[in-house]
Amino acid sequence: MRLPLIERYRAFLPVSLNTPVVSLLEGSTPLIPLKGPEEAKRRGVQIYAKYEGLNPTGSFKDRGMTLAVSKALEGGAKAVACASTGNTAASAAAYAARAGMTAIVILPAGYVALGKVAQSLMHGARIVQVEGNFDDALRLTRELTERFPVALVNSVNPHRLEGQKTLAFEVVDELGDAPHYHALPVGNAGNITAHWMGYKAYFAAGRASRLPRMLGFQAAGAAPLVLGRPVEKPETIATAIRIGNPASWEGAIRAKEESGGLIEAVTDEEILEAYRYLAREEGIFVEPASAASLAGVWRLLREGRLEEGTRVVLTLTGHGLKDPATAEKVAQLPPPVPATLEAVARASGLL
Ligand SMILES: Cc1ncc(COP(=O)(O)O)c(/C=C/C(=O)C(=O)O)c1O
Repeated sequence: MRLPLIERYRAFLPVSLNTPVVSLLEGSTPLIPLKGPEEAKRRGVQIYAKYEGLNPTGSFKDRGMTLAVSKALEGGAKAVACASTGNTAASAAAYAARAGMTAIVILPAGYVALGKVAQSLMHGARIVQVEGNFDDALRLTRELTERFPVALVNSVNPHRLEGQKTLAFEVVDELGDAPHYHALPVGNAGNITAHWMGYKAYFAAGRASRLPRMLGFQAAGAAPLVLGRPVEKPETIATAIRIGNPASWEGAIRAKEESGGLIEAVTDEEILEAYRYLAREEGIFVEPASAASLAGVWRLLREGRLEEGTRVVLTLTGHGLKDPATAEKVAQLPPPVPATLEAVARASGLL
């Protein structure tokens, strides 16, 4: 029987018996051993994919949202608000609906993938599209929640990171220890901060014998943590991480430095190569931002920068169905054929 995430890890979370548990049975996602790529097999590196696209709203955001919305409800809030590149909005809208609360989502107009907008619309969120980017949206959301009685549920809310750290717990529970490396995409940097919190908490509790090196990857056109300064106009096909000034900047740097890891940039081309590989060779459909984790690990393998015989976990952060437009760009739909066996056999490549 699947447990609500809060029940599964209650001992490690800031909840009490007074905390209502708002849940869609999130978490407990599959940790899928990859077959490749070739470069990994040659070096005896086993890569595992933590498929967060199989959470209730299709991204890792549900881990943080179950806790943030439960705590907001405990605090008497009637409404929650967030700025979002799409997945935080979709998750806030779903959990607010679950809790009977109002969700207000502030989105950068024109830069949110279709699937995520559909979710926010259907869950009944109040959607505000601002003429600006995510960073403008986050600034306005902070001002809104300071001025009005609405709970902020972006990852600046510590409850979000507390919920998201459970991914590290699940990895250790499943592998029997922490991996040598853990790779993930980095946008607003809440997730890399939360992963590191989780590994340190489990290590301190004696549940893991080691800590992984954290490998964060940003899109080359939206890589403030790599450049060391905010990016005024972030640009990338991976719209989920099209963020120029991460709210958890310090947390990301701490995760990198304390773990002896790194934060590097990958190009949109490298992201799309990994995006196609995961779907076509491994059967795992993710949205482009998620593929940045494999793109980065693939480059480290090619450069011989990962130790032989190690275990690497990738956090594949969102399901590919979130962004159907990019899928259609990458894999063109062939035109219709006449309804005859001859035409179908030819179009199938059998004739
Ligand atoms: C699929 C996917 N992959 C990676 C990230 C980056 O995580 P953070 O580094 O913790 O920001 C996001 C983030 C999305 C939002 O920030 C939002 O939805 O507003 C994402 O949706």
